[in-house]
Amino acid sequence: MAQMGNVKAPLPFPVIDISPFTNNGTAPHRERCAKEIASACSDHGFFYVVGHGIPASITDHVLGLARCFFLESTDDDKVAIARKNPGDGNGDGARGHQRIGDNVTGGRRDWHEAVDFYAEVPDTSGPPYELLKGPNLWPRHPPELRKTLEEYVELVKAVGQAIVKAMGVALELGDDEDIFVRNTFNSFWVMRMIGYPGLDRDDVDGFSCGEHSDYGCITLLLADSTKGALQVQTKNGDWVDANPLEGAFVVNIGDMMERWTNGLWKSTRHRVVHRGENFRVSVPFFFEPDWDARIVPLEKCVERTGGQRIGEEVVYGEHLVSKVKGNFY
Ligand SMILES: N=C(N)NCCCC[C@H](N)C(=O)O
Ligand SMILES: O=C(O)CCC(=O)C(=O)O
Ligand SMILES: [Fe+2]
Repeated sequence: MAQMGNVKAPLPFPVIDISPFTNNGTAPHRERCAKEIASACSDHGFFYVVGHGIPASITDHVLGLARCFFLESTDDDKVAIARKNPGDGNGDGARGHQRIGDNVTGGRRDWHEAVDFYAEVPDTSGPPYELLKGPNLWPRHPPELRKTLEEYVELVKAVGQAIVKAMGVALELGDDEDIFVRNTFNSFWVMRMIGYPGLDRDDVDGFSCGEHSDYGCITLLLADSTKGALQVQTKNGDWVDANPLEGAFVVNIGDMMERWTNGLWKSTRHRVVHRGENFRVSVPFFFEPDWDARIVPLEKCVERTGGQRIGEEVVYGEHLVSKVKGNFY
């Protein structure tokens, strides 16, 4: 008889080895990988990525430093990098630290604290900066956090580039195969460090992060080993746990990829419900289009989805601003 202890819950999404695209693989390997991406994207909008080449020593260090920031910084350390309210004359509105309850999703407060970093846009006008301009606000504690995370951004960006390259191949776009690569050369990426204390036991309908879709191309989620926190909505409306897989990123599709593919690939809705005793840490990296990228449904995808366009052109920066404006209490 099978022992209960050996029974592993099956993973809800395919595990895809991206190394043919990060490491210049052979044509057959690239083709097989692209096929796997095509089915994962049309069936789920979520998949696990292995073979990305970022060593566990680095991802563990990133998570460890994020945890250390949340749990060991003083209040003053956090206030020093607090997100400034746009329009208060004090500058930058979206970067920096957000306390528990500052974030809102679907009109309700989320139960997490976070620090948001964005690609830096050269802006010589000085403070006050517009909502998404200005410099990042880096924690002073722990001291090596900034350097480690800046190095991590370069590595994870390269993985993002490899995945969107594979996505263009997966869609068999012909001349447009590099459309996603071309529109992410200057990716206006976002990286969040998120800290989740467990929800209160009696807060039965609370959310650590409410149901939403992500905004851009793809999200590469790095999370600690906590299970049962990230939940993903399936095509029939059920919610499944997207538990972490050691050494893998959980990757999902954002709104711009849905627009490009005319809904062939959906930006799948997900949420976080963390009821455990432990403090959960995650560091999603949002690999997004260029700030001024114009996203238009691709002709080939329109044909494959019945010929009807689901939407017109979107400028990514405008989509992002409209979302971010509604994200704070
Ligand atoms: N760039 C992204 N996806 N950031 C995380 C978004 C979390 C949900 C957000 N409060 C909302 O209501 O959309
Ligand atoms: O922490 C997680 O597992 C996911 C967070 C998330 O969905 C987001 O920040 O967009
Ligand atoms: Fe998300």
